[in-house]
Amino acid sequence: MAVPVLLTTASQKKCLNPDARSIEGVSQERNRKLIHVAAAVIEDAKGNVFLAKRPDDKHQGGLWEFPGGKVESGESSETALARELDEEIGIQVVQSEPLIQIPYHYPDKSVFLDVFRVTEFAGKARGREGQEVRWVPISELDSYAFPAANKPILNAVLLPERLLITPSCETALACLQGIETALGKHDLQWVMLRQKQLTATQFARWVVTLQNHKMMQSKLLTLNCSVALANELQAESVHLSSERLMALSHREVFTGRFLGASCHTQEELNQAVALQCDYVTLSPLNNTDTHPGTEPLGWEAAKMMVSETPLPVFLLGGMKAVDLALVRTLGAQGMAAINAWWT
Ligand SMILES: Nc1nc2c([nH]c(=O)n2[C@@H]2O[C@H](COP(=O)(O)OP(=O)(O)OP(=O)(O)O)[C@@H](O)[C@H]2O)c(=O)[nH]1
Ligand SMILES: [Mg+2]
Repeated sequence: MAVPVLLTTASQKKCLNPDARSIEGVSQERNRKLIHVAAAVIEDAKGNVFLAKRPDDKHQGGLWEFPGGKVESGESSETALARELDEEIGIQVVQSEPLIQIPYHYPDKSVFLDVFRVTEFAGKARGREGQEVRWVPISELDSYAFPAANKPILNAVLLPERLLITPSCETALACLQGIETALGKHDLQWVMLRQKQLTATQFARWVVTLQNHKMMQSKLLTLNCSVALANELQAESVHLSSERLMALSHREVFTGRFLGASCHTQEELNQAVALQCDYVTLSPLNNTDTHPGTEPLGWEAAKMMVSETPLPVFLLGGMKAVDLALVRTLGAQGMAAINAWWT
């Protein structure tokens, strides 16, 4: 019989685990060994993702999942992934890359989800075990019910890998023109409006200008402001300074979809994990003109911090456009920058 690999929690990341904190027997759950699972976000050329429905009688039954299964003793995650995808949906992996790793304690089971993005495969994906399957456009993923542990996977899939942060601009028009140039030149999908010099009222006016602009209709706009103002502006996404992050009591106060935060230290990352933020930026990676005098984290320390964080991490600080590939090798989900794209 196949023996799944068990991992000790001590050597693994912080768990995203609100339920375990609020029920009895917490320490038991936290000490429980994690079942190592390899799962795949499989994408086709049209930007659809392949989902399967978990049978009702299985753990987390009736919910949608990314196909995969338990890593067996002596197997690497990649080998387990290839085996499970062949067994469950009849495809052979040609190309894959790590996406995100998530430890999670359910009341009855603890899992360590080792998630890969499968970008190339052979065969026609189908449900070989009688399970319901379907290709789903990425934009519709949010309407499917997944196991609770999957939230960071969804965020990692839904968030673009490059985030443009605006520098301080003289006028709303200059800002708009700068964004238009950067988006056109670099094909970016995600913009953070950060204008610390503005009052809340001025910032709100700039936001409305941006929200109404045609070029922003298909882009994700993140507002770097308070949660209260973001809610008032019905923002889809808000980004908190580290100070605001440390002062926030719970995630639910934000009514939009993506809550992100600036992190510079392990303590701030811990708070982002505890609050179940949807993503974080981690900075400064390198020396940067915009924050002179701030000691950079460097690639080694950043790598350690990323590996401890079960949330999508976007590295920031002195990044160049070409650094994206390097960012991936660190296990981060993407990069954020001003200068790399703003000209
Ligand atoms: N495959 C998969 N498992 C997930 C996801 N999210 C999640 O919490 N899990 C949990 O991870 C574990 C994976 O187990 P599995 O049932 O797929 O394992 P398996 O294919 O080896 O099945 P088997 O136990 O019937 O042999 C389950 O406890 C499941 O609830 C997901 O997106 N995909
Ligand atoms: Mg499975």
